[in-house]
Amino acid sequence: MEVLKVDIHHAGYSGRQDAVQDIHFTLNSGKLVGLIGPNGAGKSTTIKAIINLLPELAGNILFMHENKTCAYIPEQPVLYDELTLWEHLELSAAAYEMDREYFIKRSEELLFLFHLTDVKHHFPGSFSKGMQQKLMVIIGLLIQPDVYIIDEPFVGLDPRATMQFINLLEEEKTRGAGILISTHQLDIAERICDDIILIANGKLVTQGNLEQIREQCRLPKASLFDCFNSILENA
Ligand SMILES: Nc1ncnc2c1ncn2[C@@H]1O[C@H](COP(=O)(O)OP(=O)(O)OP(=O)(O)O)[C@@H](O)[C@H]1O
Repeated sequence: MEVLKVDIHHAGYSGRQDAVQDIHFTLNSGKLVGLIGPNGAGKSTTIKAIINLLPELAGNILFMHENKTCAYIPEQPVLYDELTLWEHLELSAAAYEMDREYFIKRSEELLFLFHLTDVKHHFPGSFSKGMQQKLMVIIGLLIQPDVYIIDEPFVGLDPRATMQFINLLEEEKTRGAGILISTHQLDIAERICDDIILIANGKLVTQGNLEQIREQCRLPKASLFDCFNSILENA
């Protein structure tokens, strides 16, 4: 079942309206799609276009069903200095009208899994970058939305937190969430993505599952890393 349909003719910034062009894809329930591409390719711009954060957008972004929830986990943590970790979670729970008992159960579980229980009443301003990133991830996972849009989530996460996050994303897929993730971690993308979208120079270069991308490169057993470099060399 389609949960998100992206049809971007062009999108960008004032003075740079066409930072990305002709990006068309759909995201299905229970699927994880990876957005990959070199630095400056247009991954974050595509994500910002989807969540309506850009001054310039020609095209259509369609969340397929009314009342569906969406969580955006940005590349840079966005946190309030005057709220503790726990108060951040309470704020999100209130915004999404979560059941109080379920909120407490899910929050405690997530804090335990990400090793943040001991600092739940601390202010995130005193956290390391990785701890702040974990808090952003927890806020997204807390509300269990229908659609996740996640910009470069693995940078700053330690291997243990990365593994927990991957496991929780698998659970969310099984629950039926559609997940879009931009990342440079091609080894992780290869492991977790059902489909991959490669963007270069603001344009969609290829999309498909790893098998299809390997076929396109004529590299039958290659890693996503090797396919990525091969496609970009020949583009
Ligand atoms: N605020 C902005 N104003 C003008 N141009 C911008 C702005 N942000 C990004 N761009 C331009 O848009 C293009 C795409 O940038 P974007 O941040 O989407 O790339 P990316 O694929 O996410 O890169 P990275 O992997 O380095 O994060 C680049 O040419 C960049 O210079």
